[in-house]
Amino acid sequence: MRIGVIGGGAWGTALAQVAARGGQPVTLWAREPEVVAAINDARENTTFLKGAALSDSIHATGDLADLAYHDALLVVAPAQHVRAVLAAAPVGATPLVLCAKGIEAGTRLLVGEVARAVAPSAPVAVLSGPTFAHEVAAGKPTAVTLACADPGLRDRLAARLASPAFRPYASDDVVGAEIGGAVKNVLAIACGVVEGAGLGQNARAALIARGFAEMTRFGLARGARAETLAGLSGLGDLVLTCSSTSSRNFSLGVGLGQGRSAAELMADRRTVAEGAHTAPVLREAAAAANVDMPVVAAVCDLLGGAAAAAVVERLLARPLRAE
Ligand SMILES: NC(=O)c1ccc[n+]([C@@H]2O[C@H](COP(=O)([O-])OP(=O)(O)OC[C@H]3O[C@@H](n4cnc5c(N)ncnc54)[C@H](O)[C@@H]3O)[C@@H](O)[C@H]2O)c1
Ligand SMILES: O=P(O)(O)OC[C@H](O)CO
Repeated sequence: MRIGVIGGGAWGTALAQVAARGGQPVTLWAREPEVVAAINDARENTTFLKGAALSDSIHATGDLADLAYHDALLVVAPAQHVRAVLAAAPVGATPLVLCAKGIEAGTRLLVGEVARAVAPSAPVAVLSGPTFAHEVAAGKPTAVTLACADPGLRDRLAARLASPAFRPYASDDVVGAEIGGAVKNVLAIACGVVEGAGLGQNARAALIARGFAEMTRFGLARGARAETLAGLSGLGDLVLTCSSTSSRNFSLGVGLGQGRSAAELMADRRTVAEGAHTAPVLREAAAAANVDMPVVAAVCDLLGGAAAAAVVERLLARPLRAE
């Protein structure tokens, strides 16, 4: 299976390294000429994944046309850019493995729904789970959900990407795998706020559990299965991202909790904190589905400039209710 990767950020680069195992050729499209040059000349993505030595069998390109005639394309552009990049790529009926975590602003579509709109002939799969790119690139043990409605395609992709350190678990719940990854980014911002404001470990654990309840309510309303949300792509990723400053979303929340503004924290950054883009559209989607998501609403308020103390006070003052 000849693999192409769309997106030369940290995760696209780490996944190219996974796919290049054993010297298999991989084409990696990156938007930035300096990323293409650094990978081809120095075998390192010094912009987005500094310190990871990359396989000689990864060929980086700045030309999307070079992704033609591949057997599967891993789509690893940030969620808000997937539509534009896919529209310009030679997709046709090539299977797409969606690896971005988010919901498209304006349309409220999951990335898989965007892919189906742009490339209706392409079968889709979703790869998602607790996966810090730098750990995957370093060959540390990692497990992911690989969801696809077609079991034959899913098994071929799993066999192609699996290694002793990278273990895909099969699912047919594409929507569930996507919702976990999109929602956990927003909840990670909330957990970062708890850290930044010094609210303690009890509060963080409470947020993870109550955030997971929100993820589950929203997921079930959108047709996801509860066991998918409780798996690697949901709860697994939620726990990872809510626990570490390696997470860009968690780190953004830490800054907000310390009283800095979202605008200041997001200015000039080249890396993506997907939760900041997903939060407002998730709040809209939850309202449209009549799903209560108070933690997500609180994150929206914080991103909009509300003071952390006031937002926390409002959350805690909600009427008591059954768990
Ligand atoms: N980094 C991780 O550990 C990790 C792990 C799993 C999933 N993801 C997901 O992968 C996706 C990509 O994140 P990343 O961490 O690789 O990115 P990154 O933060 O390392 O890099 C930013 C990326 O955004 C791209 N970009 C910026 N503006 C763009 C535009 N106008 N059009 C197209 N692309 C543009 C850049 O080219 C670059 O590839 C996100 O949805 C993220 O949630 C990341
Ligand atoms: O750095 P984050 O917050 O985008 O998280 C990266 C991955 O999604 C973790 O699974």
